[in-house]
Amino acid sequence: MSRKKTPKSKGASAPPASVLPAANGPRAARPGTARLGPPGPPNGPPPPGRPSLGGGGDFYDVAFKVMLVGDSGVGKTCLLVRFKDGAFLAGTFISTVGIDFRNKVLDVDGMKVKLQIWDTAGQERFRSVTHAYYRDAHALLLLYDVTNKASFDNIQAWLTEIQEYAQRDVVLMLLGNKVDSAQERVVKREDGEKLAKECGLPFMETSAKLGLNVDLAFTAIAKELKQRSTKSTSDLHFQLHDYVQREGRRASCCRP
Ligand SMILES: Nc1nc2c(ncn2[C@@H]2O[C@H](COP(=O)(O)OP(=O)(O)OP(=O)(O)O)[C@@H](O)[C@H]2O)c(=O)[nH]1
Ligand SMILES: [Mg+2]
Repeated sequence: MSRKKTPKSKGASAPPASVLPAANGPRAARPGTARLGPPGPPNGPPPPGRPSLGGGGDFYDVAFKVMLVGDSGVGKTCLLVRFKDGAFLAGTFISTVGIDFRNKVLDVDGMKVKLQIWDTAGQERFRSVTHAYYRDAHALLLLYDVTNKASFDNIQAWLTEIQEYAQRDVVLMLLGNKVDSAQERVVKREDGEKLAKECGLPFMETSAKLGLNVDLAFTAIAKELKQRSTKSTSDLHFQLHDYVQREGRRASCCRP
């Protein structure tokens, strides 16, 4: 976590144009054209171990790093773009190369919480790049694709990796994405809930395409991190579970 207040400047919260995708533009302009590990270019993500959450001129009270992880194609980049820009990247799937990031400042109960969200490549060949960034993450969103059983089966392997590389107290949430694809669904909601319960994780189903539960997932993380930074009670994890269960929406189109 870091704390900082810098003067608000118009449009300053947006990353440089060179790393911004056109909201509905061609897929070639999407984020994820990342650097193959540290050190990155001046506008790219800072190398691990040298956080630069103060960059960009955002106005905020407290800042955290959130990482998106999961198999290639589960929808990490789309989830981030939906959250950041409110758009869906339809069309040809362009896999993220290495790692990329976006910032977004949320108002959490009157406090400006800046999330620096790292979008990792799910492909195996970039795994060593991703490993280097785990240790700086305050929270991880672990995704699988409800239309892809293998991505669900691989969650255990991702958890092992997280255990090995992430901080012990990292905030972790499991997300089953693409629930809009009801016809193609192969992982039932109950299966996701069961796995999450076994692992003690908060769980939600999402759709980057429809925007279902996307803001909620990031808001829940921001609330948890903010609470942890301002309080020292031990039952905060339970509160995150409660919040997610209470607020999570089920789309009528998306029932298994
Ligand atoms: N139907 C549907 N398709 C989605 C959703 N989210 C992502 N997709 C599609 O799934 C494909 C992969 O999405 P990405 O966000 O690029 O996947 P990723 O997890 O970032 O993949 P890597 O960068 O390779 O790790 C794209 O074709 C998206 O359009 C969703 O919520 N619903
Ligand atoms: Mg991606």
